[in-house]
Amino acid sequence: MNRPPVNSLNTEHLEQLHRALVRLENEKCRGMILSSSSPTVFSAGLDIREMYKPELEKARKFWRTLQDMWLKLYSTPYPTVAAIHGHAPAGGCLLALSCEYRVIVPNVKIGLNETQLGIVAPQWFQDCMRNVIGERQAEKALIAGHMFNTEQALQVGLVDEVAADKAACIARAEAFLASQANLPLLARKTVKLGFRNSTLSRLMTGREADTKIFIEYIFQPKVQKGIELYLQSLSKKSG
Ligand SMILES: CC/C=C\C/C=C\CCC/C=C/CC(=O)SCCNC(=O)CCNC(=O)[C@H](O)C(C)(C)COP(=O)(O)OP(=O)(O)OC[C@H]1O[C@@H](n2cnc3c(N)ncnc32)[C@H](O)[C@@H]1OP(=O)(O)O
Repeated sequence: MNRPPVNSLNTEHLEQLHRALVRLENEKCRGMILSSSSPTVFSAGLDIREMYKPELEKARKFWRTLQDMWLKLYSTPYPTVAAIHGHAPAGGCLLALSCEYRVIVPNVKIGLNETQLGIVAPQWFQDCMRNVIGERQAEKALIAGHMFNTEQALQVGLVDEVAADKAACIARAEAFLASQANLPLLARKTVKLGFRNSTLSRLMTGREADTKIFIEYIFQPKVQKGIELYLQSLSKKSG
């Protein structure tokens, strides 16, 4: 990902990610490392400006593009690793959770923090967390909007490994891909999809309902007010 300053996910960036995933699949890619050009941020999650006073059709397109990108990422036939050498809140955490393996560096915060922002992580975000860390830990983390530090993320199983820095992180991600290289492709892909199918189907069969929930939620005046205040707090911080 290379969308400075924080790889926030707007419609255009989501479309680029989606196109890249389609291309990799068409080219029979043998593995992907999802990484960031930023030295300190993996991805800041959804671009909050896409949810602030949007036009209805633009908001619908934004959400459908996010769904498209995620459905592709979660179901890739090739192995995927997230090299998390920077913070990964909310949608950034979703990207990492959607890969098959996660390597993280020290001093990083990662989690589905939506509750803390007064918004709600959609069901499929929650499913991804549950599938990685289990029901009990996911429920606790989601209710609190907990951001895990590196050590906590490793302990709870949100990530698989800690590496010292970006170079080591990429090297460990490559080692994971190498460990998968000799597995029969069809068997590997079939098992992966078997594990992920119910999560994928839940969104695929409820896409329109999920979009409706998003639209009805963000168009509420009190949610708009919350987003406005949050945007102000973010820009004051950097100002
Ligand atoms: C019943 C209802 C059910 C369902 C409801 C349905 C849907 C609701 C939608 C729910 C889904 C939400 C998923 C999300 O992903 S929401 C986004 C959450 N993301 C965050 O909270 C991250 C916020 N950012 C940060 O914490 C920090 O920026 C970060 C740690 C990533 C990096 O810190 P750093 O100090 O390096 O940078 P900053 O100075 O903070 O930021 C630099 C500039 O970037 C802007 N910025 C940061 N994050 C975002 C963002 N997510 N979107 C847009 N812009 C962002 C920030 O404002 C700075 O901008 P300038 O002031 O420099 O212009």
